[in-house]
Amino acid sequence: MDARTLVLTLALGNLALCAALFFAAAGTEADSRRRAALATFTLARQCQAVAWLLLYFRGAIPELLAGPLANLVLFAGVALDAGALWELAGRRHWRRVVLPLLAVAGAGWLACAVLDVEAGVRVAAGSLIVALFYLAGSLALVLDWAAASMLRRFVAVATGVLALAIGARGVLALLLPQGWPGVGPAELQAVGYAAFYLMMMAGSAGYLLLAREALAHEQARLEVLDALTEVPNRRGFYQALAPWLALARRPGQPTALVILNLDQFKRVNDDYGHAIGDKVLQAMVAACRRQLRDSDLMGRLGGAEFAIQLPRTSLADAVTVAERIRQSIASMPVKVERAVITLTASLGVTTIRPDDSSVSLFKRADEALQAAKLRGRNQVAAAPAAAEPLADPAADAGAGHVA
Ligand SMILES: Nc1nc2c(ncn2[C@@H]2O[C@H](COP(=O)(O)OP(=O)(O)OP(=O)(O)O)[C@@H](O)[C@H]2O)c(=O)[nH]1
Repeated sequence: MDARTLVLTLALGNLALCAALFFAAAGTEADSRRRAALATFTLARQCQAVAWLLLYFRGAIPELLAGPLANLVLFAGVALDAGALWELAGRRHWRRVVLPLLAVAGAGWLACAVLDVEAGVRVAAGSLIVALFYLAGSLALVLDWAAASMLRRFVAVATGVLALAIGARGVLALLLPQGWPGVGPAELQAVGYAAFYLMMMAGSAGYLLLAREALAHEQARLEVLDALTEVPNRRGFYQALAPWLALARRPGQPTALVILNLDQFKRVNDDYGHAIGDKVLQAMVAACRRQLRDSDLMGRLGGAEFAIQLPRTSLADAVTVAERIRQSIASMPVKVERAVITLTASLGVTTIRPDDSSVSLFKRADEALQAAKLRGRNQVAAAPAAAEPLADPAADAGAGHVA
């Protein structure tokens, strides 16, 4: 296939991808979120489609468009491809590095064009700029190699190898302008465009499959994580608790469970709005976690209700921890925007017994919590030992808010 046909193939291929991305993202709100996630990749395709079209019409349109402009747009498209890969790898600040690099590369290349340097030097410079951006994209996928999926490794290696091929073609065009026996300049040029073509095919398919893989990973994470407070949700907390329920059948230190409910949280939402209520919930979780050990686990059961698992902790020690948490919440006004919001919490405490199921365990902790609420809130109540009634807080002299 001659070089001009390959250039047309690159233009049409990128245009087809632009059309597919447009229709994939048009319509509903969910689609607009998907469009935002793919925005960088889409812009890369648009830039490359324009660049290859301009290059294809070289000779029929002014040289300023088909030469300098086409190359600058191509560099932008390739830099955006690299940015999309960094974004996918979770590095959202890629613009701070990639855009200044693009400006420098573009300025350097323009200087070559204005100074009318030798064609071989321009080809080599252009190829090396493209190769370096693709290598930067490949690097984004290589960073977490040990944990990377086979797909991610494939895209990283394919992008790296094709980047090297594009760079090598440019250097060879400079060092061996006449090629060597059997491989003339036209063949070398075709090899360069073929590498671009493979990059478009493997890179685009790879990127879209990687984006789908990342989405599936995020969905799996959110199945067990509360998106607002970033602690395990009810399902995640129950999953984490299961081994401790099993362990309770063996002799040894018990595991404690604390259930915490913010008092009259509805008022915060009613007085300040849901958005501020959300921020209060986040601040409250952060305050609680500061009172816990790394081995403890906090989860959100729903609304303003949380659970805390304290491994190897007796009932008395768990009550002490719960009381510390109660005090830290009560003494920590949350500053959100111009509001200063004071909150209290009620907590129910119990330990896992050998015959407990998750149902009986949470029922007991919840009964203790309800007892704390009934006593006027801002209290810690411990569930009684088996077959004992709930302790009377008034009888627990000196225990302050702890019952
Ligand atoms: N801001 C915000 N509010 C939530 C969220 N989830 C639930 N809520 C609200 O939290 C409140 C929970 O109220 P409850 O725990 O039932 O009752 P309460 O007002 O805290 O009163 P007591 O528990 O009896 O002290 C409700 O008003 C819910 O609408 C959330 O994710 N964000």
